[in-house]
Amino acid sequence: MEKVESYYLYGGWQEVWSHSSETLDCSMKFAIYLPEQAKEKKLPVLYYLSGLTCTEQNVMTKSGIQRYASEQGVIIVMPDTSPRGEQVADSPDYDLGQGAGFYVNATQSPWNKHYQMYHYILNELPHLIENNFPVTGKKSIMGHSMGGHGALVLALKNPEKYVSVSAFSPIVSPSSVAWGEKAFGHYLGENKQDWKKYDAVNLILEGNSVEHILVDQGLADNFYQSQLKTELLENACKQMNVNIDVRYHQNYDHSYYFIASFIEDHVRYHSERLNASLSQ
Ligand SMILES: N[C@@H](CCC(=O)N[C@@H](CSC=O)C(=O)NCC(=O)O)C(=O)O
Repeated sequence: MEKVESYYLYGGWQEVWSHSSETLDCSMKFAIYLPEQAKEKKLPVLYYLSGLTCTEQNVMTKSGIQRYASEQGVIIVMPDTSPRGEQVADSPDYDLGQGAGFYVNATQSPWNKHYQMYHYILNELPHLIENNFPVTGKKSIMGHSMGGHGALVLALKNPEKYVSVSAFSPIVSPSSVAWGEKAFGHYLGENKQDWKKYDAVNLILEGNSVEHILVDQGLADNFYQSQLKTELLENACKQMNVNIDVRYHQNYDHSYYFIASFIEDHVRYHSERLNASLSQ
């Protein structure tokens, strides 16, 4: 591992690290914010999964998350959104290939050689974090858009691994919207049965559950009706008695201005649950 960026803010360190990923078979970067409290003791971790076109830089530079991580004493880990490099399959489209890993394990050539983001986020990255930083082992997960989809799927499939889950503007049912149909078709093949294990709405309807879900959705979001379809998640949760709070916000769009406006609530939401779980 090599530290490639380092900044001091709110009494803690914002760092970017580069490492060789066995799962993705390429060099990867992740950002990590270590609040002041991490100098004294081990802290819980909140993973933030970003959306289409993002790297680890978007949330790190645009959301203001560090201020609230510092207040709450939570370490934030911000991974990249896909494998990277000249040797890694890519597409000129913004919604396929590098920057658009969709947090699945690809089964189809040429994508399956590197695009194993589900395993990377679930296994390899947490091991790396736990072996190199002062963390407790308790972790939660959140994300935005494609990253909201990733966070919901990872938590619903592994409720024992994540204390809590939340999302901004998530793609709740990638199997039934254009972004997901395109990506899943390439990464997972044409058999739609194989898509279902990466579809949050489907997972809930099949009986997967978590204690609670928090979602924020802007009503001026250009992707809301076509790609996000938040109500499908609300309806599935209602049908299956899964606790969810979906907060709709007038005038807010899909951008990091929206995320910056409500990121404090999400950090607090996770911090309360992570700290309660530490005393159990
Ligand atoms: N015009 C955008 C299209 C892509 C986009 O909106 N990306 C979002 C996530 S969308 C779902 O996963 C994003 O987070 N963009 C990065 C940012 O810093 O705003 C574009 O080309 O970026």
